[in-house]
Amino acid sequence: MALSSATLTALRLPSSVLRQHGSNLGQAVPSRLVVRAQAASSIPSQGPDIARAERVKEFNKLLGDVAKIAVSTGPRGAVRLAQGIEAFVTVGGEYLFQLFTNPESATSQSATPGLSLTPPGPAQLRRLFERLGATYIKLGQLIASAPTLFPPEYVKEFQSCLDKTPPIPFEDIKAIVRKELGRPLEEVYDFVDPQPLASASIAQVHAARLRGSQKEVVIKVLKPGVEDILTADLNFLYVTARVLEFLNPELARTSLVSILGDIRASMLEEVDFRKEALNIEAFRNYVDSLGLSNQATAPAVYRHCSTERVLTMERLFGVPLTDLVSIRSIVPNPETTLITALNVWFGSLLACETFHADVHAGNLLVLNDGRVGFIDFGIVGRISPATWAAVETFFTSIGNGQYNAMAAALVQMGATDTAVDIPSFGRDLEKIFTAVQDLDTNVIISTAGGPQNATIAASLAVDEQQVNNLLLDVGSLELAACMIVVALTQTRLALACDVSDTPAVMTYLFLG
Ligand SMILES: Nc1ncnc2c1ncn2[C@@H]1O[C@H](COP(=O)(O)OP(=O)(O)OP(=O)(O)O)[C@@H](O)[C@H]1O
Repeated sequence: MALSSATLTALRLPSSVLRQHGSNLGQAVPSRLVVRAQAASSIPSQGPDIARAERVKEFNKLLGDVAKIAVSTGPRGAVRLAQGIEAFVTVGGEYLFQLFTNPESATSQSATPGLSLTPPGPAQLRRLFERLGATYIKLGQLIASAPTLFPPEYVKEFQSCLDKTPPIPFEDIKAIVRKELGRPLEEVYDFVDPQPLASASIAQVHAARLRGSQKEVVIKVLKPGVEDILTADLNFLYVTARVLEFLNPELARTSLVSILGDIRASMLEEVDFRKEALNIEAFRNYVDSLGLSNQATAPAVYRHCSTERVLTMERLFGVPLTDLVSIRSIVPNPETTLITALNVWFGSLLACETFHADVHAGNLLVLNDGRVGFIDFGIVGRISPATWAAVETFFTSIGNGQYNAMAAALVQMGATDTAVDIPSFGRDLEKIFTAVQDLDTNVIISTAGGPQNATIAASLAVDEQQVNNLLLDVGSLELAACMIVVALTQTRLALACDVSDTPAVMTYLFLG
């Protein structure tokens, strides 16, 4: 079975990945794939005084930024620290309690019981994440959605983070909705199910019926305190990365600070449902205007009962992409549905100003009528028109083998962070592409998780020896850089392209 080229492309979209790894390209191969090192050699070396002055300037900037972030975090930082300690103490206490009451469950089956203590396992970690709240539940979702990256017992345990975290009492939800809409619930809804449909990382979702039109809807309510948790956690992570990068400037090559900076900005946007409403509507327009509404959809938004913290939208009936058994009862060929989902999503990259950047399996539904339902447009990405123009040039250049044009397009996409010699970059690309053409691959569609809770994965297997040879052939070119270039080609090399790995891919994308 062959995946369509659009799917392959969708699985690993290049531009922002390139940007994230641009420095690697240059740093790894000064004389080949380019870039930073070449430019560095053209810069006259700085004297020690200038270098010291630069460090002092950087330090002052760091101090200023940390102070600003500390002020914006405010008392939330202290509260969050207390919550963190409480979570550790509680979950640690449960573990110790289990250890004393049922020592066998906490010790490994060694000859000397008690001496080799089994460390806290996936269940404890999952409970800790749930107690720590939104930021960590997001991390849990990443683990749950990436069976090729994490051990199966963790992937299985963290499945519940996809939409089953401890719920907020219905009375609290009612109070929030009443306050947000400025009128009693009964005036807006005929019925609201007190039992939540889902309690996820940032929101709790209740099924409801609209007064008057009798439309079946869901009410997505922002959980109280989520903004504070995200602000405090993400600020902390960002400051930590900034300090680490200052102490060890080599870390700048990992782009950690910019990745965390972008994650912080995107996740803080997620807590404003007015933005999510706009994103959903843009996606619906795209689907309608391209005549794709028989293949995919997103829920209609009911503006008159939606605010910053409450989103009322059409209820989509179907099963999440995590539930392979149920999917099979709806569509005969889940792989085709999966490919449709990826193609529609990929089309939105081209057609919409923003694109869904949180496409984990829990956010894709197979609807009862066989269409794909996209939900949760809180985290979106943007790709600038200039970058898209470069992507187009890039793909055209693959078709006609214009490696210099390809090199220029990569530079335009931000693969390099300074001027580079396009013809020599082009020659290096030609060499890699030629090697990639010779790889043998097999497409594998597989599932992970239990029968009730499986994730579909599409991957391409490659001959390891051939990949090794390819990597050796391109000298010291780093794996990431190689993956990126290869991903761009739509050719046959794929390294762990797993639909359930999409959050990782998206992470790169929405940073782009
Ligand atoms: N329009 C809808 N129709 C049916 N069910 C929905 C709809 N919107 C949300 N849900 C259900 O509620 C769950 C949580 O919704 P959503 O993913 O939007 O919340 P979230 O807190 O942003 O979640 P996440 O933790 O994935 O970021 C979904 O997984 C789905 O089960």
